Amino acid sequence: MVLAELGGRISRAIQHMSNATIIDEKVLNECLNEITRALLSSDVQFQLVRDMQKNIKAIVNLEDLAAGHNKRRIIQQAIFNELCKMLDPGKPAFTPKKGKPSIIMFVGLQGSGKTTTCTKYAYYHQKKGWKPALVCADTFRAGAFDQLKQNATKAKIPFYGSYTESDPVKIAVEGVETFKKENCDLIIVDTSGRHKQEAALFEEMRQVSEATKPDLVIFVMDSSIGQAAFDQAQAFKQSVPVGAVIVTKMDGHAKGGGALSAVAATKSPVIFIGTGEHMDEFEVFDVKPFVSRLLGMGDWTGFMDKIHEVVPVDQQPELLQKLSEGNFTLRIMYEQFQNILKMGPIGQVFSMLPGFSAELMPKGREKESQAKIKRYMTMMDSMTNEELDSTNPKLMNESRIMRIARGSGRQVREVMEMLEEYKRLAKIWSKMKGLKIPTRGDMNMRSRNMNAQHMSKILPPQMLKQIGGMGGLQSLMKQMGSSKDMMGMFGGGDS
Ligand SMILES: Nc1nc2c(ncn2[C@@H]2O[C@H](COP(=O)(O)OP(=O)(O)OP(=O)(O)O)[C@@H](O)[C@H]2O)c(=O)[nH]1
Repeated sequence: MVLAELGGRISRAIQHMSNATIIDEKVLNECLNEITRALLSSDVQFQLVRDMQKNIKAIVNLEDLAAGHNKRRIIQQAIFNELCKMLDPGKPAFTPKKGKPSIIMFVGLQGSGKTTTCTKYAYYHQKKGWKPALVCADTFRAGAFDQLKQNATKAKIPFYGSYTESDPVKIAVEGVETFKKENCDLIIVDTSGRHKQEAALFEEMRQVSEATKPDLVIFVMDSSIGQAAFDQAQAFKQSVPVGAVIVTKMDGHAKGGGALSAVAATKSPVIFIGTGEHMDEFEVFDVKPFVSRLLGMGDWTGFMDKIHEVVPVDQQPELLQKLSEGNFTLRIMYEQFQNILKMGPIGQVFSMLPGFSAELMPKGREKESQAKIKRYMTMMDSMTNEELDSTNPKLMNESRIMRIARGSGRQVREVMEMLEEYKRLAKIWSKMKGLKIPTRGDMNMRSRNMNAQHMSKILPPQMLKQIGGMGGLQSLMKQMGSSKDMMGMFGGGDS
């Protein structure tokens, strides 16, 4: 994901600045200019970037920096806050309530991924116990109804549409009425795609909206539209009351900065992002963890949620225990590979950890990555229990490597490559040693209000020391306002 590049550039700019012996206005400006360039080349709207730069300069107190303490943290925090501000319009989107019918209308440009996203949105809620239904009010694109029907059938979601009726308003109203009678609690209306210039289609969208009175209008935007995002999002907002944004194709080569512009243009939050063509490649969008990840600070909260979601329940405590001991063995890697192959999205899990990025499973190259994982697993099948459970890197000597290669019918070079991958992952996990893995209970506690005492129990000792012990932690938490941010901020532990 190109957003990761943006994050990398920002982190490097901050790192570069904090390496300077004296931080004066010139050094700070250089850092901010580099960040500005990074944001602009990621397609964030110029005005937004300029405002951000101005705000950071107003917030960051050069005298604090000159004192030399926590330079990196002060700047990183200011940038973190500004990026969050850009992505947070200040009011949450309408949240539908289970059991009570809500009408959600989807709008967006042609090919933005609207129809796919409607199904993903329905499927996501269905898995959580909702009763969603899909209405195809796109009579403009031939084949739109078939596409929706196909997606809906695959996901076992009821749908409504017509091959013969050409009035989208009529279909939308009939569909909504039908599903209300069937006690569906999430009635999703897919509308025709359009280009900005198409006044007639905009008018149609307005009429569908007036007739169905949606509780929420979601604007679906392709993340690759770049600088055009602001104007397009604004054009939609002027025609219908857009209340939320979903950004699609975040897995591709898009620069992604357009998402920030869309939020600014519609004054509505991004609620989900699409990360692939498949039904479950769809993630809830949460501003702070997202920005945390963007700045390479890791997203511990998201990581834990994902672990709970994708690792089988009976394996969770054991896995978490082993990870917190810093003992990342080949067997753990093997078990995680099994989970990847079974459930797919653990690549997302790893991408939430600092250092992991998407190296193991680059998006868009899943097939290749899956084949690689299967290859690694075949080689591991030729290993002994001692080898799989060992934490001694010296154990894997030449003769063992040759035996594994022979046994699995692979080349020595490939076994070495697999062991390198293992070493890379083990090295990252060794940094996490001592981290008290938060349990579900802790997570709930966190969302209420975790205090410094709880926090200090979760952090690895050396990280706590870096912050300045309990005193440092308390003042840091006060500065940051909320403990939820802390979880995201400390994921990285590299400050
Ligand atoms: N890689 C990737 N592809 C996506 C994503 N979302 C949608 N697509 C693909 O984008 C293409 C267009 O998606 P559609 O859902 O047909 O787009 P649409 O906006 O409904 O199109 P119209 O009905 O013409 O307006 C399809 O090939 C989808 O599979 C995503 O998050 N990632």
